[in-house]
Amino acid sequence: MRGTVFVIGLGLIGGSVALAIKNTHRDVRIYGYDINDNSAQLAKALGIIDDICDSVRAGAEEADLIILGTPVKQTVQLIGDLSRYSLKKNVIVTDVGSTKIKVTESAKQLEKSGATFIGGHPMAGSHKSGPAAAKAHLFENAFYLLTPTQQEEEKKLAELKAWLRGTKAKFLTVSPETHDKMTGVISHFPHIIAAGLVHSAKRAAKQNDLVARLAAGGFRDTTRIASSSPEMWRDILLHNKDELLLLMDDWIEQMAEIKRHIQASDSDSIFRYFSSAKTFRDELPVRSQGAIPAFYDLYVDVPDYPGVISEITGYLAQSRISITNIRILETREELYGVLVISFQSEEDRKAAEDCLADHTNYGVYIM
Ligand SMILES: NC(=O)C1=CN([C@@H]2O[C@H](COP(=O)(O)OP(=O)(O)OC[C@H]3O[C@@H](n4cnc5c(N)ncnc54)[C@H](O)[C@@H]3O)[C@@H](O)[C@H]2O)C=CC1
Ligand SMILES: O=C(O)C(=O)Cc1ccc(O)cc1
Repeated sequence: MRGTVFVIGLGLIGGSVALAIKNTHRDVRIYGYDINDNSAQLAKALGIIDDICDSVRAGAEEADLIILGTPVKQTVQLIGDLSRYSLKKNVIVTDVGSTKIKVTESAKQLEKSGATFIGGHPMAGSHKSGPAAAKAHLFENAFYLLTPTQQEEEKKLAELKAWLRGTKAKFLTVSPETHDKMTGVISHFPHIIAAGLVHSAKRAAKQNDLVARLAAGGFRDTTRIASSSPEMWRDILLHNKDELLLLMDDWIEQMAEIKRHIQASDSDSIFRYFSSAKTFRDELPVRSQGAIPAFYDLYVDVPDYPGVISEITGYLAQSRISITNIRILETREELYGVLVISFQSEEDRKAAEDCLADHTNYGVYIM
């Protein structure tokens, strides 16, 4: 591809898309703008962008592709700004936001300027934010939803996919309505429930300080997404309000039903509640990335002596296996501890399992 790319909002997602574009289109210049000057400077220092633009207008009017990497509320405001500038006639404008109805509605303002807006949502990420967390391969094998709203955009859609080829994501085209409905149930709503579970534990912890210590293992993993950015999720919830209210009604009904079964000690119905959830969940694809990324965790039983972590990471480093996270489960405080090591992919986890089996006699297992 030829031309100039302008990324507005140089955080985790905007930065990762910029890196993926740079990897495939080496001659293209990528300019960036971020309201937080430190983030813009860091993005340049990390090679995410070639140069910083002083204003949105300066970058937007020169660009062939504009990527809005901002939180959804700001994305809507920025689209309003873009509609007042003299954009290039053939420019494609896209975003990375987690909601699509309100964003694509606001993008109608861009039509009169001749720009083509195609909404986008790379469905992978993490609870981290900022340019330092950006990675070129963040979206590999993840779904990347695109929401063109007009038939005649076919050529432009192909062009956008060509720009984004380096993400190695799987592109799917859906309507903004379908997008918000699907992501409502599999991504937005789980964030509400995860926060709700944490609130329950917080209340219980006030009564008994053992609760927080016991929550270190499975509970912490189950509620990982409750550590995501509160600002980002507030804005996502407000954008997808109607769908989320429906899902909440459904949830309340479901809770009332299981409550009735427990009250009646109806063991068959309680069994069926878990069993049908298990059947559906066990059939979900495990290898492809969904909206909430799979964990590739390896559990290692290790003796509790100083230096054990560096011993293990040393073996993995020798075998050139990258880890994304490492922590000790704090539920066992005797002679042995459990080290949980997270990897980027199933391949890395398998390689680590083999590597540790070769070098140590520690118990290694996958949950
Ligand atoms: N975090 C995640 O896992 C995922 C997030 N998304 C979506 O991606 C978007 C960005 O999220 P992240 O990259 O995670 O957030 P982030 O906080 O890492 O990055 C957002 C960046 O936008 C900048 N920004 C905010 N307002 C701005 C403005 N008016 N002008 C210029 N820059 C501005 C911030 O300073 C920040 O650097 C959001 O719309 C979110 O819904 C989509 C997929 C996954
Ligand atoms: O951290 C997680 O597990 C996520 O949920 C990542 C995520 C956040 C927002 C999205 O729109 C898509 C994926």
